[in-house]
Amino acid sequence: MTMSIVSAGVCSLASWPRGAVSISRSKNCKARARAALVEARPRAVPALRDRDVQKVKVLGSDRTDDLQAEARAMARAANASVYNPEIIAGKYSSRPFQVLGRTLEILIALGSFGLKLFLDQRSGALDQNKRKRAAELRRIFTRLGPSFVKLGQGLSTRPDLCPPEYLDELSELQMNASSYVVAQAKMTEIPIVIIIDQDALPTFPDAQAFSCIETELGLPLDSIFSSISSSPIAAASLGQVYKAQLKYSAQIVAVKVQRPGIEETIGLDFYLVRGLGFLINEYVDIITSDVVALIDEFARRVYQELNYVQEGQNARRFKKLYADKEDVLVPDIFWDYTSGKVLTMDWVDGVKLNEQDAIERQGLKVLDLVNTGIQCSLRQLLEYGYFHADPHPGNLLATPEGKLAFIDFGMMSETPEEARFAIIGHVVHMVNRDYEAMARDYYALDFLSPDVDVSPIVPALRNFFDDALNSTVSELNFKTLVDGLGAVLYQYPFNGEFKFTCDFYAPFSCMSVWLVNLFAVPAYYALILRSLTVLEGLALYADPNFKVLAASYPYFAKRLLTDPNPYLRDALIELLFKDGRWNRLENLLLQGRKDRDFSAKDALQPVLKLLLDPEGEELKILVIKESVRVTEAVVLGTVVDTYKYIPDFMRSLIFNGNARGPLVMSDTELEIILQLREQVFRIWGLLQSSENFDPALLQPVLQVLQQPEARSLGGRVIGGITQRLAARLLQQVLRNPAIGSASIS
Ligand SMILES: Nc1ncnc2c1ncn2[C@@H]1O[C@H](COP(=O)(O)OP(=O)(O)OP(=O)(O)O)[C@@H](O)[C@H]1O
Repeated sequence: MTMSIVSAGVCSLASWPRGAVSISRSKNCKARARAALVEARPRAVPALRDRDVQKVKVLGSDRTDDLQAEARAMARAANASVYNPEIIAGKYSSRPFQVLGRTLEILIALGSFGLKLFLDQRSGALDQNKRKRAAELRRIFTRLGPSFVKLGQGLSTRPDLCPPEYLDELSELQMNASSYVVAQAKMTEIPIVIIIDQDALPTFPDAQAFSCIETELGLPLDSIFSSISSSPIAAASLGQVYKAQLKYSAQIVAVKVQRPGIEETIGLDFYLVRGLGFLINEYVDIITSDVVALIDEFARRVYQELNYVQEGQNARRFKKLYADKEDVLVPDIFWDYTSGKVLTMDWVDGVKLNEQDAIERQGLKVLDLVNTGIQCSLRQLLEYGYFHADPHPGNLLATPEGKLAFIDFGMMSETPEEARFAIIGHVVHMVNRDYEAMARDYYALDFLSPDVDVSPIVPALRNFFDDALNSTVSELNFKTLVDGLGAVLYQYPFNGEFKFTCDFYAPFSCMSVWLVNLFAVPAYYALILRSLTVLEGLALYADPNFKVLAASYPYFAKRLLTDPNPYLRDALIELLFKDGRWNRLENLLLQGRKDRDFSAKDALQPVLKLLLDPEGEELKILVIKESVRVTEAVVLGTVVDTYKYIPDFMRSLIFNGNARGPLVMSDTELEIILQLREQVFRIWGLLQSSENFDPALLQPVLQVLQQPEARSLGGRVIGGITQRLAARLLQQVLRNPAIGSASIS
């Protein structure tokens, strides 16, 4: 049986790392990339057995079949490698020449880079050459192969560890992994245009890839696909991706095939780096944490990425949690064509999010897509805590229907529950400018162990945020905030002695800072920052005035107003009852309403419920005091209004000759009262105009106001009267919302 192998041009391909040849940018190559179909006969493998055909036909028909197919894929990946440093050490300790050869290769590459940094430092050109050196480091990582590309990709997600120039360059390692496909049309012919990049990651021979698919799946290629592109449409650090059409259903799929022998290369590199880690642990005193443990953690993650069934499962979990929104797309996995080294999934027709002109040409708005990305990221990071840890623009596609598609689920991360709430709390404390609380948050965020004194951080936070927060939080640039916070945290662990050490190692200071800080900031936090900075970067490209914090605030507001979690409920109480409360409530409501999942019915419920709880004693007092204050404002405001309509001659009669006004109070005091009244009316209006709003929501306030203790808390108007007035006003509102609304506004 023959199958069409669609040629994208046979440019010089080579396996990696040894003898690797990058595909060069040439007219010839581009021309050939547009080549037509080529008929090809795949390697002979045993014909499909009946059982297999059956298996393929039912694929995806229902959930049970899907689970069974997934189980079969897991069985195929049963012997996928797991990181085991002891086994690796055992293997390489008996191969001294191989170890020596690779050591020299790495030492020469990194040593010459270090030397250049040292010379830059001596000649005072360190800053001036930063960009150039960053590009060099990227090229060195690319040349050194997959483990170093992974390392570079990892570092590019750590704004807390790398200077911006290095972040920019190293993130190219992600873009290179995915920079080929530009267009495709009728699938039966799979026309592909390839753009080739000099710095792109090298590919490995297609014959090897196709043979890997057949061996891994135990099926001949032509029984799986009716056609497959003859060259990869993208080369990535660990594998390369083909576009194909499934034979049984004619669906278009992306097939990711792992680089042959990759475990071998990666294993040796980790063996060497781990050896270096031992030396650091032993001889470098300034680094007190366990570097070997850190390397092991990183290696474990990379090995996990080598198991494509795991990646498929990540995609499935991600889809279940987040693709419930119609503007988010996650490809389905074809479990019958997936194994540890082969991953088959829905082909996503789309344009990468950084190709903004192409997006606009499709009639889509980049900012809409970025906004979808921000909302989805917030849900990932702060709701379920399961997030895509590699959301670079190459992994985010805009589909022609305007959906935002996520691909590449190799690297996922989780935010622990406490940290999720702590992050929201941190934002509240920032809005409140409560620097002591912000500093204390670093315990909950797991930046610092509880025995560390945080008081030295407080002045640093104050210094930075008092300046930065001159504008409102929503106007702040997220990157400014992250950089500022990063700077504060950089300073913190350094005492005088430490600073000296860093200066001494100035050319390598980046490295020492990386290592020191690695232990201070949990990786998921840096990844969170990364994902939002990536989206902000994309948005700023489309609109220099875009503010990611402003776009995120509705989500925070919604969560604060509606989430029953005690931590968030307390954060809301703190936010509302710290000065400026009505402003804040109005703002929260205004913002929360912008979130598409906001329900007015749920707003304030957690706080109001607490009023009926014996634990809510403290809150009750605050609420009574506030109700009394508001009632006074309404009553006194009405008196002032009435006064305006009373003819002059009657005023002196009614108000005992007081021509200045009906109340004995200063103009400023009066203005504050009137402002409060206006604000409360506005808030009421906001609530009332929200869909699903039910005034019965305020019942707990009424109950509290009717309690006898409430009387003793009367305000300016004789003890107890305002409390009764407040209760009556509220009662009227609750009994008849329409009348209530009329009377209050
Ligand atoms: N489902 C898909 N539909 C269309 N294109 C895809 C799909 N999956 C992958 N690709 C293409 O292949 C490229 C590489 O895929 P992917 O990012 O999953 O590989 P990777 O090995 O995880 O890369 P990395 O080096 O970033 O780890 C993507 O950038 C994209 O261009």
